[in-house]
Amino acid sequence: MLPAYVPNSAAAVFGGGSPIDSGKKWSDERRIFGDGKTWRGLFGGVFSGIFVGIILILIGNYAGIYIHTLLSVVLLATGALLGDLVKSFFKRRLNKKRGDEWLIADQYDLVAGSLLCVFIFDSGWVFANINLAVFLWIIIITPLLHRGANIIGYIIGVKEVPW
Ligand SMILES: CC(C)=CCC/C(C)=C/CC/C(C)=C/CC/C(C)=C/COC[C@@H](COP(=O)(O)O)OC/C=C(\C)CC/C=C(\C)CC/C=C(\C)CCC=C(C)C
Ligand SMILES: Nc1ccn([C@@H]2O[C@H](COP(=O)(O)OP(=O)(O)OP(=O)(O)O)[C@@H](O)[C@H]2O)c(=O)n1
Ligand SMILES: [Mg+2]
Repeated sequence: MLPAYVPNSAAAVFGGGSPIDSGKKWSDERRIFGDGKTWRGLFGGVFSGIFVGIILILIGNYAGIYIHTLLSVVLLATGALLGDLVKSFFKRRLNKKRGDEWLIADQYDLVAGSLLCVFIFDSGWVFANINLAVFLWIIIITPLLHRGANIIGYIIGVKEVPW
């Protein structure tokens, strides 16, 4: 899951500048995504996830462990941040402000986005690598890692809130 975990963290590091929605509002007069979703965060995040994924492929080739392909890495990294973007869209519709906590959605947006994205475009990869046990592990450890990463992100100053 590293190619899906790294993009969100990297987006917090590289983010800033022009928002993806260009400041535009939805029909409810609230922002489409909000200022927390920027082009720099999106591209910086996706490229960081792909970069880490390529390192995983190289290590795997060396160790004889073949899990990721360039396609799986690209889909996981892109899907993670698209999931994050879709979540922010619904957060704004629910009148939650940028950075407000939305339990469950904040933790699982990247899991849903990344796994859905590989499932749609490379379902063979999902069937070969994600069995029930792996899936349950992802569900259990993701919120714990997510909170840990966010606390670290808050301490080093790249997140405004520790969630
Ligand atoms: C390439 C660059 C610039 C950054 C990558 C940094 C990096 C090494 C990331 C590690 C990725 C990882 C294993 C993350 C774990 C889990 C996870 C689900 C992360 C999702 O994103 C969290 C992110 C923002 O989330 P949000 O968009 O939903 O709000 O958090 C931002 C945090 C940072 C940018 C700080 C960087 C984080 C680390 C160096 C810490 C990595 C943390 C762990 C491995 C977990 C520690 C866990 C416990 C329980 C102590
Ligand atoms: N596509 C993205 C995703 C994240 N970020 C950066 O990473 C930070 C943390 O991301 P996240 O917690 O997902 O955003 P929030 O600010 O909490 O916004 P929202 O309420 O919409 O989730 C954002 O504030 C923003 O600086 C970004 O620039 N572009
Ligand atoms: Mg947030």
